[in-house]
Amino acid sequence: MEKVEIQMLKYYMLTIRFKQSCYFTESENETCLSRIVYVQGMAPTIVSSVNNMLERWGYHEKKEIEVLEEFRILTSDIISKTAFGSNYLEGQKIFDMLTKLTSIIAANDLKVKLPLIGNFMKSSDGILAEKLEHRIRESFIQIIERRKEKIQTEESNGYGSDYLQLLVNANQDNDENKRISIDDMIDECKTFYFAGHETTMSLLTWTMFLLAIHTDWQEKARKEIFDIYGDKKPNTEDLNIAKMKTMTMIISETLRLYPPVLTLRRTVASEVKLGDILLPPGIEIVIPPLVSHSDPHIWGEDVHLFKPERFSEGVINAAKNTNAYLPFGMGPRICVGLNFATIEVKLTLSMILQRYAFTLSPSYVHSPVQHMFIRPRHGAQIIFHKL
Ligand code: HEM
Repeated sequence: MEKVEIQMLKYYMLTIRFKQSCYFTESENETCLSRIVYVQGMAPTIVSSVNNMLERWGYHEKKEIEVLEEFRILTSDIISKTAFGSNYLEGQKIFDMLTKLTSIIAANDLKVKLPLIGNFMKSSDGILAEKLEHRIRESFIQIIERRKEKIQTEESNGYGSDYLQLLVNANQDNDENKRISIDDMIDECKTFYFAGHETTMSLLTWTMFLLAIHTDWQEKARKEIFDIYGDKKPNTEDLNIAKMKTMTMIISETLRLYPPVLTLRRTVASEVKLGDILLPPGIEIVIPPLVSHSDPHIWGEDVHLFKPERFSEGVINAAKNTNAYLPFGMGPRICVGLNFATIEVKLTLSMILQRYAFTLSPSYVHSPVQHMFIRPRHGAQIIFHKL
C-alpha cells in the first residue's frame, strides 16, 4: 500500500501520512489505466456530441431548456463513446445500470447496517444493487469478449485508442506483471464512468447557472470565444485552450462555489496528531472541500460571491492557502480526469456561447442537493436567446 504525504487544509496545517484506500502502489500508479485519459484524440468526439445536442436544441428565438438533463445526456454520450468507441450503444445500456446503482448507493450512503443481522437480511435496495452489479458485470464481459473476437477475426483492429481497447491490450499484455485481470477491467470501466460523468454534468450545469445570472461574465466569455474561434466550430487539431483565460477563471470560481465532489476520503496509515486530536491508524478521514472553499479567512469576506477575477493570477494567488482549493482532490490520487473534464466543459460552453445568450428562467428554484454529487434538486431552467 502506498503512503502519501498530503497537507491537511484548514486550521491545523500539519503534514500527516495517509494510506489510500486504493489497491495501486506508487509504481503501479504510472500504469493504472484510469490515469491514461487521452484528451487530444477525444476532442472530435466531444465536439460532435455537443453539436448533436445543439442541433436538438434548434435555433428557436427564445426557448426554455432544463440543462441538467441535457448535460446528463451529453456527458454520458461523451463518456460512452470515448470509453467504448464503436460499442458505445452497449456502453450506454451499462451506463443506465450504473446510474441506477449510483442512485441506490447515494440513497444508502449514510445508513447504518446492523451488525450480523445486516449480513443475513438484505434490504430491497441491497438486493436490487446486487442484481445490477451482476448484470453490469455480465454486460462488461460480453463487450470485452466481443471486442477480443473482432480483433482476432479482423486484420487491423481499427479501434484506435478508445478506453476499451486500452483495457483489452492491457489484459493481453505479454508481460505478466503488467497484465490486468477481467475483474480489474470491469473495475476500471466502472470507475471511468462513475467518476467521469456526473461530476462533469454538475460542473457544466452550475457554470451555466452562474453565467445566466452574471451576464457580464457571460459576455466576457463570449467575446473571448469569438476572438479564438470566430463563429467556427473549435478546431480539434489545435484547441487553443491556453487562450481561454476568462473561461478558466469562470470555471475555477464555479468549482469553488459548487465543487461537485463534496467529500474526499483518506485512511490514516499510522498514528498522527492533528491539532489536539490523536488519530489512530486505520480510521477514515472525510475532508469536505466546501468547508475550506467557503472560509472567509482563506478567501476574504466576499467568499460567498461569484468573483472569477479572484483567479486572474491563477489558483496559487487566489487564496491565502492553495491547499484550501480542492475541487479535484490533491496529492497522487488527484483526479485523473481533470484535463479531460475541463476540456469537455470548455468546448461545450464555447459552442453554446457562440450560438446563444442565456438568462435564468423565473421557474428555477434554487435548491442544491447532494445526490452523490452536488446538483440542483429541481434541475436548472435556462432561457436561451438566439444570437
Ligand atoms: C468536473 C469534473 C470532475 C471533478 C470535479 C472530479 C473530482 C474528483 C475528485 C475530487 C477526486 C478524488 C481525488 C482525491 O481523492 O484526492 C476524483 C478522482 C477521480 N476522478 Fe475525477 N473529477 C471530475 C471528472 C473526471 C473525469 C471526466 C474522469 C474520467 C474520465 C475522472 C476520473 C477520476 C478517477 C479515475 C478518479 C480516481 C483517481 C484515483 O483514485 O487515483 N474524473 N475526481
